[in-house]
Amino acid sequence: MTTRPGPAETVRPITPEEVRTWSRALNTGFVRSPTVSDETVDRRRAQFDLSRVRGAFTDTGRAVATFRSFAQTLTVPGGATVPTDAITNVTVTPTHRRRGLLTRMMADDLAEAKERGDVAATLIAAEYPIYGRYGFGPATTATTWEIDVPRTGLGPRWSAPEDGATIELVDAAEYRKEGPGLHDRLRTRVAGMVSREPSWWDRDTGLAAAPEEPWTEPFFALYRSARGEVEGLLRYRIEGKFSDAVQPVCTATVLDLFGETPAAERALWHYVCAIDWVTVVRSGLRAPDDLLPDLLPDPRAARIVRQSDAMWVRLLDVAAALEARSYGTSGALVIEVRDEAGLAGGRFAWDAAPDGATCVPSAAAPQLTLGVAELGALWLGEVSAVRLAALGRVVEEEAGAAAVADALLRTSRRPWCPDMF
Ligand SMILES: CC(=O)SCCNC(=O)CCNC(=O)[C@H](O)C(C)(C)COP(=O)(O)OP(=O)(O)OC[C@H]1O[C@@H](n2cnc3c(N)ncnc32)[C@H](O)[C@@H]1OP(=O)(O)O
Repeated sequence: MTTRPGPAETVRPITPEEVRTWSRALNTGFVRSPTVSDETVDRRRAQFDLSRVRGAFTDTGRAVATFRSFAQTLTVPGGATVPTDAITNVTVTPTHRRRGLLTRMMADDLAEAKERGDVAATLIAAEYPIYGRYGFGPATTATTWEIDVPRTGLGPRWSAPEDGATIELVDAAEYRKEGPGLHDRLRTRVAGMVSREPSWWDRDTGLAAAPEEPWTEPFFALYRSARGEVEGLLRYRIEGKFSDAVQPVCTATVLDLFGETPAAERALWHYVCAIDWVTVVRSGLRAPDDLLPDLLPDPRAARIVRQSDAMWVRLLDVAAALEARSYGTSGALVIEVRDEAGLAGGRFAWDAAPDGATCVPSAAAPQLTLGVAELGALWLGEVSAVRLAALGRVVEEEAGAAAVADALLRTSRRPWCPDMF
């Protein structure tokens, strides 16, 4: 990462008085109307950790760049969670772009995250080419299916799970009460899922509505097992429409669908496909190996309408990252990790087994050389080291080293990050 001589603007954490100009700059960068309500300003002052909200300011005090990070935990294969630095709200006003402002804000934030002991930084990239230069690699993929409901082969008379479980429509308050607990139980079992701040649930349930972003109530449903325990949740919208032939042709868009058990997950998909008038279901952001489309009697009724990189990871502590996750087999490699920013690189002896792993600095000859961004992409099991070697992004110093890395890193399910944070 190179830091060019900066422009005249100062880059620093913001003060409470600067939340309004910062928010106007944020809207400008995201090409939204700059208008910010008093409610939004007050809420941000109360909720944000302002020491982690950065801006670039002109000499008249106007914000022309924004950047925010917050504390997050990320689940790695095996179910351990590690502290991560979640980065969001990154913008530079069009009049000040390509002068190094993002580079300066990123360098400050990553240095502080490293100092704090965060194992990695995470973000959702607006555009693919932005973040690789800062050591981020795409670590999860999100797939969206569109289901042609009449073709699924699902029983049209289905109205409830067969095993005594129930699905109940609830109001926002009940969803707000039950959602975080269920999400915490699930996300600590699924690699790639991240913690959600309470404000996330407030926003989704209308408690944080602002005049510039009016909230309309979606549908909320809870799945309860036959024992009465909440084991699944669903949040969806329906766009109601009738065709010229006076047939209902409504699209249900799934905003959240979480099942703590496969039975809950399957039942919630069945439920949303069985709503009268709904002819199309859009799945929202799923892992590429989601139970969809194969839970449908005719999987061809679901087609992929969107598939792309989702969460990007920037490792800050290679040893802690590789020691935190689990491994299905045993193996050892000396890896050379290149990191231009000098935050996480080095040569490591990595020795992994199903009962634990060690990763320590080493002076031995490396068997595999790779950039910190590539290791970030490999870490959660999303991509193949052999494939990255074929792409020229990982260098095998010893024949077969990439296959050893693959055998260690492979997971039975792909990582999944459903959140656009
Ligand atoms: C996690 C999130 O919040 S994702 C949201 C990201 N924000 C947006 O997409 C909003 C619209 N875009 C912007 O606000 C800005 O263009 C930003 C924030 C993406 C980039 O800010 P800038 O200050 O212009 O970036 P900066 O000058 O530090 O650029 C550093 C390098 O990245 C490159 N770069 C920056 N943005 C992009 C891009 N969108 N596409 C390709 N390259 C880019 C620059 O060309 C530069 O390369 P160089 O050093 O080889 O010349």
